[in-house]
Amino acid sequence: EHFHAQVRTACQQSAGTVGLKISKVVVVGDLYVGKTSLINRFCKDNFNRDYKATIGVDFEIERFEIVGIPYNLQIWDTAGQEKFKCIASAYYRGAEVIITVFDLTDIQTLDHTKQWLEDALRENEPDSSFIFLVGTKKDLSDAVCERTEIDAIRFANEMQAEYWSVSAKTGENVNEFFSRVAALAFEQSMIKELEKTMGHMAQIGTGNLISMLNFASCNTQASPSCC
Ligand SMILES: Nc1nc2c(ncn2[C@@H]2O[C@H](COP(=O)(O)OP(=O)(O)OP(=O)(O)O)[C@@H](O)[C@H]2O)c(=O)[nH]1
Repeated sequence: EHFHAQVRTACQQSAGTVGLKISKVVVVGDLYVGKTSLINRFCKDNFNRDYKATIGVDFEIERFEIVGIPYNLQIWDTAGQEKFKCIASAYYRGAEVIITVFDLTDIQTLDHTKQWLEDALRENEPDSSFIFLVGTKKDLSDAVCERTEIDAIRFANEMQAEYWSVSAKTGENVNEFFSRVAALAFEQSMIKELEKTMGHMAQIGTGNLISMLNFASCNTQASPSCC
């Protein structure tokens, strides 16, 4: 309890110092894989069966409260169409989280995730972004080849990414997925801020800091407060 309270106070002081913390999340992947639908299910709790291509980029802000600290995710939805790629890639820089999306019913879109990820990583400092690999359209399970998921998990391991399968149509796993994204991004941003602003805590070492924050985030659900 005392330990948790100390971490909480340190985090609040740190958050107070830097003001409201915002993490940048970039969502990439082929056209039609369901990037916009995934974001809309999470931020607006709706689903549209009609396809409307994203032109360039779009973004949503989602507010969270973690260990009593207001925290925002800025979620960038990029266009999958080739002709918009150069516009979209201008927004990759500074991504704390990269979400690489493929369609579980179309293995080709999984093959293309490697390139999407390489393009996004190239614009960011090495090891500065969390990577997620997300298979969409889980509700169409009859059309999902078992091999696709096996390949996806293997690829995620290779890329040190976390793998999730979701359905924007039914909402399955969507809130759970974004809560995980928020918790990891928050933890990362707090570690950075604590390292910067609290010199004395650096003495206990980053490893200890990570376990303390793991403790904090395990004990507190990252819950979206509004859209
Ligand atoms: N059945 C099902 N259909 C989905 C799901 N997610 C998206 N779709 C459909 O897939 C199509 C493409 O979805 P979008 O979200 O527009 O795809 P996108 O990746 O944003 O496409 P671009 O903007 O062109 O890059 C739409 O017709 C959606 O209704 C899902 O979970 N299940």
